[in-house]
Amino acid sequence: MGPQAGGGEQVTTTGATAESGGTTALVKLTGVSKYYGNIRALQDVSLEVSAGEITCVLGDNGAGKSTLIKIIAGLHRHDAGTFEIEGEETVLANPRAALDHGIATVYQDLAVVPLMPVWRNFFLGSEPTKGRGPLRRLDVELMRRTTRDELLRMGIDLRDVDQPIGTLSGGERQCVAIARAVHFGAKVLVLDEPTAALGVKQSGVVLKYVAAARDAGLGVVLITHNPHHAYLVGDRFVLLKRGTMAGSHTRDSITLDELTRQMAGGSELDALSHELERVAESGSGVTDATARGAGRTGPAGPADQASRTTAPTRDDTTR
Ligand SMILES: Nc1ncnc2c1ncn2[C@@H]1O[C@H](COP(=O)(O)OP(=O)(O)OP(=O)(O)O)[C@@H](O)[C@H]1O
Repeated sequence: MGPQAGGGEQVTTTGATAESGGTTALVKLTGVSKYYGNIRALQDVSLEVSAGEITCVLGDNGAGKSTLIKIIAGLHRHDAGTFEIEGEETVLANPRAALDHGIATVYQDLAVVPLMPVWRNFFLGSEPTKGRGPLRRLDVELMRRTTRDELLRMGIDLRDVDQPIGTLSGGERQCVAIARAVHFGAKVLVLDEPTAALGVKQSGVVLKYVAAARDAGLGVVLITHNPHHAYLVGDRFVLLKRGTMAGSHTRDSITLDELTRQMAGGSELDALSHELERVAESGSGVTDATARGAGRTGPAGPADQASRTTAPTRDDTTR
């Protein structure tokens, strides 16, 4: 069910077609749809990300965020619409093809080997060697040194790159994954809810490195359900709802309050709130306290979760 069909919700697009300094987008999706059998996971979704920019994709559960990531990462093919990489229409055959185009995806579970040292995980699958023939062996010193240097370059000062990566905090592991993608030459970094499992402080740290990747010239696609986190670092915002686009905005065309409101369901939430107030007034089965509580804050959902997150303002942690 599209936004129009779903209770009169309007798709809002503000400033979203603005050219980013006249440069070609690194990744551009136009009118992309994806079906799983007869389940429509995405319909007519468009977004772009350019070098030195963060495009945030916001959506509640089932909105289609993972499906969108899988298309950009080469795991799934889109059924309709176009996918351009640096202006060339492309169909990615597999995740390797995405990597070859400079698209690196950091998934929530990170796919690390917990008992291996940080440096070993940093180079997993791309280990440098030294020596020839029977004397060929892993260049451990180079890996240790490079890992330490690359992390420092991103401003990450780990006590010891020899410690098992499983002993790092969730936030530190995300930071290592971001630094790794930057080191291996990613042009586009796709981050799958990097702050979802983190507390306020660690989320701030991770967002700082997301901004560092943007400042290093990468195009970043940040998937999140938290508008506060998105607004701290985002340049563009694409809102997904049940597989369709509920909004597309540039940073200068939307406030945090409006983004939060749209993410929470906007007019749907207002309508529900009024309905609950009416039920409370007529005293039919809902206690006054319940109705007043629901009327005040709306049902538990992303806005509710977000309102409990008091992240610092963008100016505090980034740029
Ligand atoms: N492999 C699949 N087969 C069938 N339906 C699927 C498949 N993957 C996703 N879907 C459906 O497609 C829709 C979008 O799912 P998707 O996982 O992309 O959403 P999401 O925004 O990532 O949600 P969440 O935040 O809960 O992970 C949902 O209705 C989901 O049930």
